[in-house]
Amino acid sequence: MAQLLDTLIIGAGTAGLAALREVRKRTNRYLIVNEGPWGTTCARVGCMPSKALIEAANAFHRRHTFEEFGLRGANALTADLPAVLQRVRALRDDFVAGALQATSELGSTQVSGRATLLGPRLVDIDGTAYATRSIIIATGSRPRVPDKWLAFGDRMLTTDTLFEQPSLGPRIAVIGMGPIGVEISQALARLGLQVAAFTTSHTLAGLSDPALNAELTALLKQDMVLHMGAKAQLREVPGGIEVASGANRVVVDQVIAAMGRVPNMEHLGLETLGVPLDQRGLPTVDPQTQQIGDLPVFLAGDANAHTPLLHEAADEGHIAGMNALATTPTRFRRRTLLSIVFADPNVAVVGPRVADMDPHSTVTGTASYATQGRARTAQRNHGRLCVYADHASGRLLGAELCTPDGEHLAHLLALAVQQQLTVQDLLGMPFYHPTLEEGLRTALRDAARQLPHARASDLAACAALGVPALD
Ligand SMILES: Cc1cc2nc3c(=O)[nH]c(=O)nc-3n(C[C@H](O)[C@H](O)[C@H](O)COP(=O)(O)OP(=O)(O)OC[C@H]3O[C@@H](n4cnc5c(N)ncnc54)[C@H](O)[C@@H]3O)c2cc1C
Ligand SMILES: NC(=O)c1ccc[n+]([C@@H]2O[C@H](COP(=O)([O-])OP(=O)(O)OC[C@H]3O[C@@H](n4cnc5c(N)ncnc54)[C@H](O)[C@@H]3O)[C@@H](O)[C@H]2O)c1
Repeated sequence: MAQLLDTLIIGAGTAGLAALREVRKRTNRYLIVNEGPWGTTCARVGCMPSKALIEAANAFHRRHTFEEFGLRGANALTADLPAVLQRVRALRDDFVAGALQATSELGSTQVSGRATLLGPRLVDIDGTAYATRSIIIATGSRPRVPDKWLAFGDRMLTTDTLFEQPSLGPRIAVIGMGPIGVEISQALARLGLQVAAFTTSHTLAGLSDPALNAELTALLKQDMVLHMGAKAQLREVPGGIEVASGANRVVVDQVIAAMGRVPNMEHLGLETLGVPLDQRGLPTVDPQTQQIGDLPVFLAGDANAHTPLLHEAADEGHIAGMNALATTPTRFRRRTLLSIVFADPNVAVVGPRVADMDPHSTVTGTASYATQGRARTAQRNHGRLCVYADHASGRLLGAELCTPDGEHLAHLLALAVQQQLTVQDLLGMPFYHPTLEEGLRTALRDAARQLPHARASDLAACAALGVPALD
């Protein structure tokens, strides 16, 4: 058995590397182990290649507005799919190289291999046992694909394999319309593929506001065939794979499974920790400390299935890295929830979902972007923004939106929610003209009209100067 370690990090993704940064500040008696390729899910097969694909798709899609702008010749443009995918891989390689720098000079403190827990202070890596004072588990997640669908071989794609394809289609089915399904199906449709999308859910991209869902559904149907509310079934037929969902049938060349992601937990030996595991095989993890019970074991990132987003994985890695080496774990207040889906228009949820708010004490302010001035000048006038405020205090509780440049509006709204600002506070801020932010002001004014004690004017009232002649 090797020397006693202070901590052993399992998984070199975003969460594991964030933990590593904290650990290296505190000790050199650590080990980081990773199974499979290094370079992080985000850079290799996640956030970055998907966004590179989306940018190409939306650049090409803009040609549909050219005639309206008075710009001629758009019909001559074509999408060279192999070249588009080649660019995605080239950019991806750059991002992966960046991620690899984090571990490039670690020497013997980094190993490749599969880690399995033998107990709360003992880890096996491919036959070698390591004793350690603490363990950080950051093993990430992988795409969920029903076992029997694997029989379709290389025609059954996930985001792990999609970006490696030399070309695609022409007929594609996307199963599942959460964030991944919505982003990928719209991008591929806009690049000229025939896309049919299926989802058991009645909501899209994580939205819970029914009005917004209806608008996003209608917008996505302009790009693709979309069937919602029934399970997709696959079978081999002459000429391709038939996807059936309720009464709907379509035959395609390839299927992309975007049906959610499963935490990488099997074979990890969590049962050796002696704590209860839920149906998914996951222990309870404290989101303020990332600790499992009172064990010296911490679980961070997608692996704990709390909030599988990049910035949350990074935060959880930092928390786990600090706490794994502390005598008493520090409890951290977590940031306001923020999720952005890079559809066009962007989709975002800020704070708790409206479906989880009390309808009796919540006021909704809304604004359509169909008529919004700046959006009209850009031929991007689609979507809607909803803000939710507490009726009694006027405090902004959250927002759901589907608007042009919604990624930026969502950050502004997250800032306001985290700072506990009221609708009136926000209306006291400057709104430049003409901007997409003016749509946010419209939604805030709509909310203000429904609040008790709303002022007649947006301008903040001046505090008294204490000079009778001037006050
Ligand atoms: C297509 C796609 C698009 C996305 N887009 C966005 C986005 O736009 N914005 C956003 O916020 N999030 C996005 N995400 C989510 C984001 O990528 C993840 O939340 C984040 O990458 C999770 O990081 P992680 O460190 O938990 O896991 P990972 O980066 O997956 O790292 C886990 C590592 O652990 C290794 N491992 C597993 N088991 C073992 C073991 N037993 N022993 C040793 N090593 C092991 C794995 O091989 C892997 O290298 C996207 C995800 C996908 C798939
Ligand atoms: N932009 C972003 O922030 C971003 C982008 C991509 C992924 N992510 C993260 O990755 C996670 C996983 O995303 P996801 O979209 O794969 O999962 P998801 O769980 O959000 O959505 C999966 C969808 O698949 C549907 N589904 C499941 N089985 C089905 C079947 N047999 N037939 C038809 N539909 C079926 C479900 O109804 C669900 O709507 C997200 O929770 C998110 O945190 C974030």
